[in-house]
Amino acid sequence: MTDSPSGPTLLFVDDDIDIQSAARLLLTRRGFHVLAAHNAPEALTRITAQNVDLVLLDLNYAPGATSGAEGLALLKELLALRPHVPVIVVTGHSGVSIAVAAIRAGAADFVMKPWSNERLITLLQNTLQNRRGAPSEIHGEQPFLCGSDFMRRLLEKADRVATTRAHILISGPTGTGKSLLARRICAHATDDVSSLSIDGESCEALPQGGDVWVIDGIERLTPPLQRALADRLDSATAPRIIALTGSIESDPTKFHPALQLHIGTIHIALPPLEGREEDIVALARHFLRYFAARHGYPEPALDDDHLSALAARPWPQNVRELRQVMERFVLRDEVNDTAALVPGTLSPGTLVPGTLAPGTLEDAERSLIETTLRRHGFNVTRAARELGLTRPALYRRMARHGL
Ligand SMILES: Nc1ncnc2c1ncn2[C@@H]1O[C@H](COP(=O)(O)OP(=O)(O)OP(=O)(O)O)[C@@H](O)[C@H]1O
Repeated sequence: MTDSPSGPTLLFVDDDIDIQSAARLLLTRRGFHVLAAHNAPEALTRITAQNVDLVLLDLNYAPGATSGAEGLALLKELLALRPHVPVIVVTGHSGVSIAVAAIRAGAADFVMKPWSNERLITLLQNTLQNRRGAPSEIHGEQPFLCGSDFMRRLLEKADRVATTRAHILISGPTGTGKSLLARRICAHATDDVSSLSIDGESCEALPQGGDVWVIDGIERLTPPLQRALADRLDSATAPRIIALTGSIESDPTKFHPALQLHIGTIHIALPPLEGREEDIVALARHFLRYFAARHGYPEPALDDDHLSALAARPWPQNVRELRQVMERFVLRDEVNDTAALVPGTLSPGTLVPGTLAPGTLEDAERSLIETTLRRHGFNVTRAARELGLTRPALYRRMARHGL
């Protein structure tokens, strides 16, 4: 799948296997380390699992597609996830208007198919030299993935409102992706705005600055702070609020009525993972590829038995739990054992001997947090990012586990 890691790493996204092979041959000879993706989900997994310096992006992946719509949508996702990684789009001769749309959307440049090898190499080298800002980080933002029409519609709604100034309330049980969706909304907002993360539980006073406030656990703000926030939202200098809550449906009384009126205008309710078979399959495949690439392990095959086991079991911790199960599935020795995917065998320590302390899910969480913190030299921001948590959420868990 990968060539010897010599020069810069280039991710080439194209569904055409022959073009992939020809490009790999050319680019490897010229010192690039080439990663291949054949469609949008693969590209999103690759760019989040590995360090990528530059993306070469064909714009059509479905058989017969020529509109470039798939590629333009993927371009936006890639730029939201990794704003510092330049993307060069590849178009056919007829695709000048698509190339212009891609440049408008943030592509660094474009190249026409069939390309001249020398011109392509020069373009890649120049683009790498001129790239903006910091290079990509391996543990940067994750894509928000879905496999069902229901979740796709929900994501479309989120993307539509992302570009407005509307306050948004995101609710859902633990691990369903509330924080991830909030970060995606911030990344897709058009303006270059500053955002502040606020932990509802530990917040003692409302901050002064910040264009967007992401409030995790808004129901845990004290009643006086909720009232003060409602008043602030009536003022001319009101920030935009993206509020996350685990419990609005179960206990609406926790919200001050004035605050409810402000932040409840756009409500996105993330459902529990259990029973969402199409989402489970899409997420499982993504996490499998992601962890295989990240740990340098072969990607185990997911057969029908595995998929039925995943679809049938409960997911009390939702996507966070599926992510952990798939990481263990990648790391285990006997990759074909379906038992790894059923809840009875999730007891920590059994799947990856020696890496996790035996005991409850709590023990596993503590161990995971500790290992991640160590790996990042106790840098909480980076550890939180890797674990898919906000910093306040990680601090809360660290306190709970006495770390
Ligand atoms: N749709 C998704 N696609 C990809 N990854 C996801 C998705 N939803 C959740 N995840 C992953 O699952 C984990 C938990 O997500 P997140 O922290 O956003 O959940 P949450 O609802 O905010 O949880 P909590 O309420 O416990 O803070 C993270 O690793 C996140 O990247």
